[in-house]
Amino acid sequence: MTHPLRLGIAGLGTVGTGLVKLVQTNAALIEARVGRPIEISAVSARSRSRNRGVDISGYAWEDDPVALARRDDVDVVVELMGGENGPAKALTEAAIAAGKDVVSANKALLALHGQALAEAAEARGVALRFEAAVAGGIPVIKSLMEGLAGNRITRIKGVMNGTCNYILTRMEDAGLPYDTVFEEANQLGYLEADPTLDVGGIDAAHKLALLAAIGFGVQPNFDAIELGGIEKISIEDIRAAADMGLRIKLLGVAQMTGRGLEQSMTPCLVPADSPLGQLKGGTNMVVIEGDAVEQVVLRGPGAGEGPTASAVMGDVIDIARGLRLPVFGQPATTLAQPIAARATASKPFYLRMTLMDKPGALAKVAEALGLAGVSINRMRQQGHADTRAPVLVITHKTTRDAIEHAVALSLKTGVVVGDPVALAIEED
Ligand SMILES: NC(=O)C1=CN([C@@H]2O[C@H](COP(=O)(O)OP(=O)(O)OC[C@H]3O[C@@H](n4cnc5c(N)ncnc54)[C@H](O)[C@@H]3O)[C@@H](O)[C@H]2O)C=CC1
Ligand SMILES: N[C@@H](CC=O)C(=O)O
Ligand code: NA
Repeated sequence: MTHPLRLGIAGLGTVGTGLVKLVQTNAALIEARVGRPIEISAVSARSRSRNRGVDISGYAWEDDPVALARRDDVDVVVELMGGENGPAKALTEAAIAAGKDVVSANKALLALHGQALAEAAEARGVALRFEAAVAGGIPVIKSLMEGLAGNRITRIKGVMNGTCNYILTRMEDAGLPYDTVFEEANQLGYLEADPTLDVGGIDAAHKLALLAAIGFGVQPNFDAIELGGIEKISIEDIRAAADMGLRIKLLGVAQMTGRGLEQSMTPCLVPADSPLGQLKGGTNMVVIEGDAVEQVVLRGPGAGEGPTASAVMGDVIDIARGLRLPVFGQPATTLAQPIAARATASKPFYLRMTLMDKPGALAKVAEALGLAGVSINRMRQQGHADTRAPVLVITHKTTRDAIEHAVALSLKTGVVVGDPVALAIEED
């Protein structure tokens, strides 16, 4: 019999349990496709006795996940613990040093330490694969690294955090408050162990950094990404957007401009009838544009047990088949340093401010916008019952710098109450 590929799995939570189930359920068909069995030798997690709904009694147990890297009966270390440092990093480094291939779902680790890990893996001649880390079950990394490898990539954009998309669409559809919807997302297994990674846009920005590295041949650089979360988005914003035929999405954009690679992950307004506007629930969508292919739209589940395990398994199968690719699609030592270029593209903006309801307040804000060079397209003061007046402004095309200057000047007028919300409107 052909020798099996033996996995050591660290982390038996949502994704780890999904992987065990997939290995057990689809063993025969995977062996038929790959030409050799894929087996689990050893596992590690915080609790050995927790009921996970899968039988792990046939696998060796390690209390210390890093010990998986030292086991002779492990060919591929699968890191499904999460965390940008700690045992996830120690295990990945130990596995590479021990000459073992690594499959990871850990976008935080890869976005922050991916360059060093890639250089180490390539120097040691081992694989470091991470399809599950970006847009869960969507084979987006495989598409970029293989199917689209002949293109000069011009833009990558998309919705890459299922939790945020779930929260935003469910708030709109059910008219439910943020907290209720947040808890639903938790029950569905979408949330990171630290949910601020999700709602703060950080998780999605980790993913964008990885896609940008592959698409644009740069070192992954999370710090170069202009970042914004959905925490300040209220049901009023969602309703106001809907009134204008728009929807709010946490949207990532990476594009090459004359000033270099610009990357942003911020809540934006998109046309409600566009593919991105139509995206519901925990689903992700990545739009890739290249000079030859023009545009490819990938849509699918970005999180959850089965979809994420599917992506992990795809990487494991590539390793079993002997496919060897540079970690980010070209040798890590040849990746360029990305410049932290602030997005300069001109776009219309949506601005919501709450003003003190007194004579001249609206005029003061209009003047502040004018002083910042921001031209108003539409302005509407909403009906209100108390001394605060919500005001919505749609601007003509302008830059984020100008909008931030306008907001700062507005705050100085003394008539603005609370935090204004400024969202770019992405028209194409
Ligand atoms: N849940 C999802 O849908 C997705 C998760 N991911 C990523 O996959 C990885 C795993 O995520 P989940 O399965 O959701 O996490 P989880 O929290 O459900 O499970 C984590 C597992 O790792 C173990 N673990 C954590 N820290 C440990 C430590 N210090 N020592 C030993 N064991 C430890 C836990 O006991 C648990 O079994 C993370 O990197 C996450 O970002 C990626 C895509 C989707
Ligand atoms: N928390 C993440 C899980 C997958 O990466 C998300 O909501 O998308
Ligand atoms: Na993926």
